[in-house]
Formats: sequence, C-alpha cells, structure tokens
Amino acid sequence: MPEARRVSRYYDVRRDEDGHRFLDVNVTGFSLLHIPLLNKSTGFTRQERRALGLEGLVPPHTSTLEEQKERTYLRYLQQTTDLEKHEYLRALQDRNEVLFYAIFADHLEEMLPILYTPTVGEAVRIFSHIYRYPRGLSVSTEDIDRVDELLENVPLNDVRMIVATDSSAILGIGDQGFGGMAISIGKLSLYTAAGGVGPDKTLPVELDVGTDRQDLIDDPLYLGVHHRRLTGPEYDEFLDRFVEGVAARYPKAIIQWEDFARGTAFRVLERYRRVVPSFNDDIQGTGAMALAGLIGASRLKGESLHDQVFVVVGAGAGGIGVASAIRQGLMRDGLTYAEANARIFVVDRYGLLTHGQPLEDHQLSFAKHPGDLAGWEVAGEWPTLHETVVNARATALLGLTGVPGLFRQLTVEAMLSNTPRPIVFPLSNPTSNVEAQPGDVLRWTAGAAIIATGSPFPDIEYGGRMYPVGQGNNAFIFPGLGFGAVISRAREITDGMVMEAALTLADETRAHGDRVYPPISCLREVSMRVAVRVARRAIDEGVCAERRIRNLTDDELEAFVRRRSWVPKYLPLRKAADARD
Ligand SMILES: O=C([O-])CC(=O)C(=O)O
Ligand SMILES: [Mg+2]
Repeated sequence: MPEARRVSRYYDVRRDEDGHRFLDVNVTGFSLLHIPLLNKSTGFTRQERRALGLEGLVPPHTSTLEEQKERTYLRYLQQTTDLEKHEYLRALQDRNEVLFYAIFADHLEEMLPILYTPTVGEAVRIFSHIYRYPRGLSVSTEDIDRVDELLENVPLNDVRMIVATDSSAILGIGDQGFGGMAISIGKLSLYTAAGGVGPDKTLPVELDVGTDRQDLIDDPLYLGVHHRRLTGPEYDEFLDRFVEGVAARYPKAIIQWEDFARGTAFRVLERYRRVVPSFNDDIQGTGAMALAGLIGASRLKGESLHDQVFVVVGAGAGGIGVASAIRQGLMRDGLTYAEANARIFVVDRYGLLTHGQPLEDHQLSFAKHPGDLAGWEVAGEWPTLHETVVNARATALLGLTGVPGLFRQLTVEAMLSNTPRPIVFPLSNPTSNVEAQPGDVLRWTAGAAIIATGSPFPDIEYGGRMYPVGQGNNAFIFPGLGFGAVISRAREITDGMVMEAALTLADETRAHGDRVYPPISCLREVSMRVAVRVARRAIDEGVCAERRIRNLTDDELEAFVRRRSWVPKYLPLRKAADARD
C-alpha cells in the first residue's frame, strides 16, 4: 500500500488495492459524528455504521448525498433573512463539510452573497453575538507567547492555505475586533468552492491584537480581548511570533493577509512576503481584479488601457493596490514609469494626493508635484475629487473608500466631456458602502457608463435594455492565485504571478461579450485557469518548489491542476488499527 498522507490527527488519506481513495480514521462512535471533515451524518453506509460504532446514533435510513442536499437546501430556503441563511450554512459547514461544499457548489451564484460579501459583513459585525462552533485559529495578546502550542492544537497536519486578518479594516467597515474571523472563514470557503483547495488544507486565523472600538470593549458579550490594539514594536513582535510559528508547523503554507488597515497593510506585506509565501488580498488581489476589469472595459470602448486617464479614490490598501496595478499594466503596454504615473490620479481625504500633504510611504510615488498640475483650475489648496476628474480629463473613476454615495452626479456627468463612455467602478464593499448606485450612474450618463461594483448588484433596466453590472471582486483572483501558489509550492508570490492572475481574468472575460467581468457562475472555471497560469508563471520565474510540475507541458499542467482540485464527495471511511472512541 502506498505511503499514507497524514493530513489530520484523526485520519489518513489512503488508497485501496484498486487505487481508490479512502479515509483511515482513528476516531469512532459519537466523537466521529462531531468532526465536520468526517461526519456524513445520515450518509454513513450500513457497513460504515457497523465498523465505526455508529449504529443507533444516526437514523435508520441511509441518505445519498443527493437526498441530503435536497433536505438541507429546502430548509435553507425557509430561512427568512440573509443573515439567517448565512448562519444556517455556517452551522452546516461546522457539522458536515462535504455536504456544505456540495450545496455551495450547486448554488454558487445564489449563495455567494450569503457566505461572502455583502452578508458576511453583517456576520462580522455581530460575530460575538452569533458565535456557535469553533473554527480556525484564534491567536491573541494573551497567548501569542505560546503560539507553537496553539498551532499544535489545530488537528490539521498539512495546512497549505491560511487567511489571516487583524480585523483593523474589514471590507469598507473598519475595525471589527475579533469579528474579522468571519472574513477569514468566508474567504477560505471560496478557496475550496472556487479554488479547489481541500478544506482540510485551509486554516482561518484571527490575529486578536485588540480593538480600538470602545463599544466592543464595553460589550460584555464581545469575544475578543478587551483592550486597545497593540501598536509599534509590540505589534510587529506579535506578527513575527505568528509567522515563525506558522513556518515551523506548516512549512508549505501560503498566507493571505486580509483586511489590514492602511497603516500596517503595506508594512506587513513587505516584511513577510519573502519570509513566508504570502500576499495581501486587498492590495494585490483587488489591484489585479481592477486591472482585469479596466482592460475589459477599455476593449468595450474600442480602446486600450493606455488610452484611459484614471482617477482612483481612496489611498488605503485597496486604492494604492489598484493604482499600482494600473501602473504595472500601463508599463506592460510600453509606457515608461513616468508616462504611466502621468495617467493616474489618486484622491484621498485631502483631495488629490500632492506633495505638501501628510503622506504615507506607500502613497508617495503617486503624489503629484505642483508643477504636474500647471493650468489646472482649482479653488482650494488641493484639487478636490471633482476638480481632479475635470482637470485631469478622467475617463475612468474607481472608488475604494468605503464612503457610501461619494460619487456625485455632477462629477460622473462631467466625465462625459472627457469620453463618450466613462468607466465607473464604485468598488467598496459591502453593498451599503458603495460609492454610487449603479442605476444612478447609468441614468446620469444616459446609459453610456461601463460599470462594475465590488459587491453583487442585480442587472439594471434602462431605456428598455438590460445592463449587467459586473462584479469586480477579488474573489475572481485570490482563489486561483492561492491555488496556483499551493500547486507550485511557490517559495514566494511574485508580482509577476499576481499580474498573470489579472491577465488570465481579462482573457477569461473576453468570452463574455459586453461584460467587464465574467458572471459568477463561471467563478470555479475562471479560478482553475488562473491557478494554471499562476503555477506556470511560478515555474518560469524559478520560484516553483514542486518538482513534479516543472517540466510539464501546458496541457499536462492544466490536467495536474484539475486532478488536484478538491471536489465535495464522500470517501469511504475505514477504521484504523489504532482507532479509539
Ligand atoms: O471581501 C471582499 O468582498 C473584497 C475584499 O477583500 C474587501 O472588500 O476587503
Ligand atoms: Mg478584504
């Protein structure tokens, strides 16, 4: 029998004499029914029930996975609010992961807004009040000194993908303290549903360094540590300990840094991206997603990326990530660094980023010099958003501010003097934080605008025509980027790999006519293609540690990726020699 792959404290994945996989489990009876990665509930066969001590503990009828899906989905439909649906699905995930992913796969488009943005935003806000089951790893200021022991308590032995947040800037809704755990869980469920990373290879992490939200600290039901956030060297020390712990216990793991505030997001990424393979989803994932959409939108206009003039509003992780991705995209088109910069205008709280303002390091390369603005008509000290759009002759406007309603009619209308088809992407999440309602943007521009949002919006009817609103969410990037990195065991996630993800998404969009992003129903297929091309890029750039794929042809690589992608189906369970109840 081939060597077992010991993926969990509770089971090995083995192959039988015919080469079929089964799970060799060392836990039986009632305990087994409470391990969501193993529990089939009513789906255990007669033989399994007998061999594993489950008889009498589950109802007599053995359900097929199809029957279980039907029962569970009907009950799901009876939940009345989106939050109830979210809680229902999360509870299912914590009971029976195969069934959860089987249902999620069947209803991906319907359930994405429930498990992910926007509903996950609600779940984050009230996480301490709806908490039920343990999932993932909580590391706090109380126990960071013993992070190695904490990691040993995680029953998984071969974690490959980690999403870690310090919850300082969740979506567009700011500091959420311990509640950010819901984001790490939600993102990883997409890694499995869209990216094909097995659920037993994923670990959501909440880095609880405190919260600056007094209302949370004062709430006796709040589940995080009740003190203000660590800052400065203490914060860095906390993250160092965490990264060292992960590298020791899970040397093959990739870390996705998620929803770090602007003051730390860039520093954390640069500090660790060469220590452990890691990327920041809000900087790089959002950047790649936006670049792909802008390439698609330019094509719909019959133009190129370098024909556009970009105004990016918001200079945090998302805004600077998007501006950086646009600059890389323009340089790839042949523009020099200076030529690319001259087409990008980043606006933040003081107005257009300009030298003389209090600027953060990551903003500096986008700040304009007063000389750059010769001939501009500006009323105050620094150009406002509206003045920037008018004077720069913007053709593309992107929002990453978290400020609802920030794009005003006057400003969007003004873009029509610069281009017949303005590109308007109000990208902030969740839905309640969007910079403009897509229907308004379409009306203000008499149907001419090319629109995409971060959270899902229904198609809009305007002038007797239906307009799809593209969902420009980093969900089109991170599952494939991460899976490609996992497959190639990338030593580092390079800028080239992130760019490849963006270009793949742009290529995949081309098949969808007048859309700037593919429909969500294509998410899994798009993610597979992103993964294949990211893995290829890792090989080409010499960061691929997975020897088995280095010499594969493109077709062979694609077949390898598809074979390795996890699908929700029950594997037979057998009792291991050392099993205990
Ligand atoms: O989670 C999402 O929908 C996209 C994202 O990373 C964010 O908005 O922070
Ligand atoms: Mg995020």
